[in-house]
Amino acid sequence: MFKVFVDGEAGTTGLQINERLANRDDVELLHIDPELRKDAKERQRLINESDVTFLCLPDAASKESAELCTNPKTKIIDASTAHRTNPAWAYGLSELSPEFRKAVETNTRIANPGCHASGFILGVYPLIAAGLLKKNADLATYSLTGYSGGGKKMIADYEAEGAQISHPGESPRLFAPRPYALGHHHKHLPEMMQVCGLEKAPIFNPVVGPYYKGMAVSTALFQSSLTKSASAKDVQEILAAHYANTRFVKVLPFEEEPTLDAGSLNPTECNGTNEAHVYVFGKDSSIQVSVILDNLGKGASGAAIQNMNIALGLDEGIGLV
Ligand SMILES: NC(=O)C1=CN([C@@H]2O[C@H](COP(=O)(O)OP(=O)(O)OC[C@H]3O[C@@H](n4cnc5c(N)ncnc54)[C@H](OP(=O)(O)O)[C@@H]3O)[C@@H](O)[C@H]2O)C=CC1
Ligand SMILES: CC(=O)N[C@@H](CCC(=O)OP(=O)(O)O)C(=O)O
Repeated sequence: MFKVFVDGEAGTTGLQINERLANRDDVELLHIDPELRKDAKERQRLINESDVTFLCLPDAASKESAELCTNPKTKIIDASTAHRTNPAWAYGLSELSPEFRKAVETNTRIANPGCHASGFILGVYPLIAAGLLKKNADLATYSLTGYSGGGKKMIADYEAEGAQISHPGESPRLFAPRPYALGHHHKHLPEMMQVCGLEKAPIFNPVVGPYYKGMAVSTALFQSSLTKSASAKDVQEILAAHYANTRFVKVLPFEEEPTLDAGSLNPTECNGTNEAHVYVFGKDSSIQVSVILDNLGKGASGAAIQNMNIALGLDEGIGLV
């Protein structure tokens, strides 16, 4: 029986991890008294009693919690941005390569990837690894996400009465999808660049929409960013070969005239699963890679559980669909 503590169990990500683990008979969940959830001493006790602690906290609190751990056997899986580019921590996207997987298997410190970053990296990393995409590529990426990505505060904002309802002649603040991070320094850019080995940050436009969860991360690949001329079909073949033996990353067949449901990409098609679907679109010299995932699944709690399973030497898919 593995003892598991979720630091931040009342938050959006923490709640989901707890829910996913509640029915497992190989896991004993350690719960904190809600009154003491910000008490460093009590958190320290539970962290050091656990085999695995998930940190589902703001960055500063995650750093503090990681420092409270003195038990050399406790494995920490951090859902926040705090340790994702720290070389002492494994980056928990094991599908990228055997080296990434090994790091999750062996390291007691695992950083769970950001949701937008997961979509971007899953599409871009294999193309760099294959030598097709230049490390100094000029990339432009937009990512459509549901509002749960913004945590409790954004969820409350979107779910406030009337916030999403539109009447003729009125424009409620949150009715239409909204591009954000317009200062071009989104918190996921450092991990996107470091993990892929990119020399330049992509121009990254996240867009939050008036729906709960699900995301589509789309990157434009210009021929000038490639080491040799390639078609969208060539790119699809590289990605399909890269992820052929993975459980949760599915590369869809290339279609010149995509026959998508309702004629468009559905950011919610992976909702409730730990899957990521990778699509490649394009005509003549234009190429677009789009990755769909549940921002609360493969983008957060699903990936966190998958990383725990791998780190404990279990089947990576236990408790996940
Ligand atoms: N939502 C998402 O899609 C994703 C979020 N993440 C990351 O996971 C982490 C948690 O995010 P999310 O679940 O959305 O956030 P929420 O805002 O939903 O929850 C955060 C929780 O942490 C608690 N908390 C805050 N400060 C402290 C502290 N000092 N000590 C102990 N507990 C504290 C909060 O308690 P209280 O409410 O009482 O303040 C709250 O319960 C963040 O780093 C976020 O960036 C990662 C992937 C996806
Ligand atoms: C809609 C929204 O605000 N989304 C968040 C990303 C949520 C997430 O996954 O980021 P972390 O894992 O790094 O917390 C954002 O863009 O900042």
